[in-house]
Amino acid sequence: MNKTIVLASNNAGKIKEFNALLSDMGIDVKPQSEFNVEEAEENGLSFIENAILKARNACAQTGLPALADDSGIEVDYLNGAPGIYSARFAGEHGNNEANNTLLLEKLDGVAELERTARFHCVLAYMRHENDPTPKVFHGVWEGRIMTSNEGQEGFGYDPVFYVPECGCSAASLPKEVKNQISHRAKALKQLFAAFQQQSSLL
Ligand SMILES: O=P(O)(O)OP(=O)(O)OP(=O)(O)OC[C@H]1O[C@@H](n2cnc3c(O)ncnc32)[C@H](O)[C@@H]1O
Ligand SMILES: [Mg+2]
Repeated sequence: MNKTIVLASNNAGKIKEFNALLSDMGIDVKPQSEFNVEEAEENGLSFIENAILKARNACAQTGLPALADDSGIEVDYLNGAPGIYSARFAGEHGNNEANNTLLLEKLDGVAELERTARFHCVLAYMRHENDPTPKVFHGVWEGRIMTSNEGQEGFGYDPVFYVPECGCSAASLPKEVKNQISHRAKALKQLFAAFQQQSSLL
């Protein structure tokens, strides 16, 4: 595959994970910052709508196919919050430390069994701005919210997300491990399978 795909994200943590995963698949992706793409307004009401808005915006501004990721964490005790508002849970967009502190505060004293949560990653791939059939893939990673921050790897909510299959926080996992089992890894595996089945997508 030698066609360039624009990665419609400005999140450095996501971009690193995409680069690791997609280069393994032989796909050449370039972040939208390389094309000076102006950020899309994320005013959808679901991960799916926001992912499509971001992909369409990047296609429109570059004339290239684009892949967008809209993701976040759903906490059962908070009736699904922060959900699609994960990046700005504590007010300021992308303030991971404040988001994690607020989440720990909101779950203060809540028993382990009630701390269940999951990461969602929705990927939208569009061949061009007017693509009538965006390809959408969804990966989920089940876990629960820790009682304090743990670990230095990853980004975002990783220090407060306990991964039962590993017995530690997502931020304690080596990146190669997170990139095998995460919500993003699961969605990307689906994308890759679709590319293999349908070469006209690229
Ligand atoms: O929209 P782009 O430019 O891609 O960047 P963003 O940070 O605004 O991304 P989202 O709108 O998709 O918001 C997702 C938020 O969910 C969190 N998140 C998503 N995936 C995560 C992961 O793998 N580990 C930890 N936190 C994650 C993180 O805080 C993100 O800021
Ligand atoms: Mg965003």
